Amino acid sequence: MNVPHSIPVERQAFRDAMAGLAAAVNVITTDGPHGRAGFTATAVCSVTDQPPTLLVCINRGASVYESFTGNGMVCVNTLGNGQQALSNAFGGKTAQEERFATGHWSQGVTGAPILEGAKLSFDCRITSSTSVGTHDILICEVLDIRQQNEADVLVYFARRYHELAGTQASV
Ligand SMILES: NC(=O)C1=CN([C@@H]2O[C@H](COP(=O)(O)OP(=O)(O)OC[C@H]3O[C@@H](n4cnc5c(N)ncnc54)[C@H](O)[C@@H]3O)[C@@H](O)[C@H]2O)C=CC1
Ligand SMILES: Cc1cc2nc3c(=O)[nH]c(=O)nc-3n(C[C@H](O)[C@H](O)[C@H](O)COP(=O)(O)O)c2cc1C
Repeated sequence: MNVPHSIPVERQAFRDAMAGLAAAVNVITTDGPHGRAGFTATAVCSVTDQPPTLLVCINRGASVYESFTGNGMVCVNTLGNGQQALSNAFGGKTAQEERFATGHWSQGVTGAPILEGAKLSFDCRITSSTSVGTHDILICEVLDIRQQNEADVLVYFARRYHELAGTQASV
């Protein structure tokens, strides 16, 4: 059987294509012996509901990388309307103190910062990780969930933020 030659996909072509996927915007936080830290991530996905598990992709070159892998605990805070400033602050190049000053925080079972007013917060333990290219895929077991069913949703699509009305069935 003839297999057509594949043409290598350039990095920019991949990014341009990925800009066509809509994604929820999340501020991922951690705290513990390796310090409090947080970053913005759209590369977050449900893996399985038994046990309830998310994945989070983190660039190994990010300044926050050692804090996350060292602490082994994360909170995935999904943003709602009006929280673009948080996404920008946690999106890189700013000091951690400056990032956390843009929000109000509490702590749950893992000790990772929970964002007051987030649409959803998943308090998680990192159970394993896999390196792929520049990133690590963190496998995160969900230990607790906080949610505001009526809150609106912030979506990142075509390199900018969009707002969606967010009513959903309760779980
Ligand atoms: N998965 C990631 O690491 C992501 C990183 N970013 C960061 O935010 C910056 C701004 O992003 P955009 O305004 O969307 O413009 P962009 O043109 O840099 O990226 C377009 C899309 O490509 C994907 N992407 C970007 N950088 C990536 C990376 N290093 N690894 C895997 N996928 C990646 C994302 O889906 C992103 O929305 C990026 O340059 C990047 O530094 C943004 C989204 C995802
Ligand atoms: C909208 C948006 C989505 C992002 N998604 C991811 C992601 O899924 N994974 C990731 O490693 N970095 C992502 N980033 C980049 C990180 O937030 C950024 O690299 C991180 O804050 C670390 O930056 P620092 O090295 O300056 O601390 C995203 C940035 C933005 C603005």
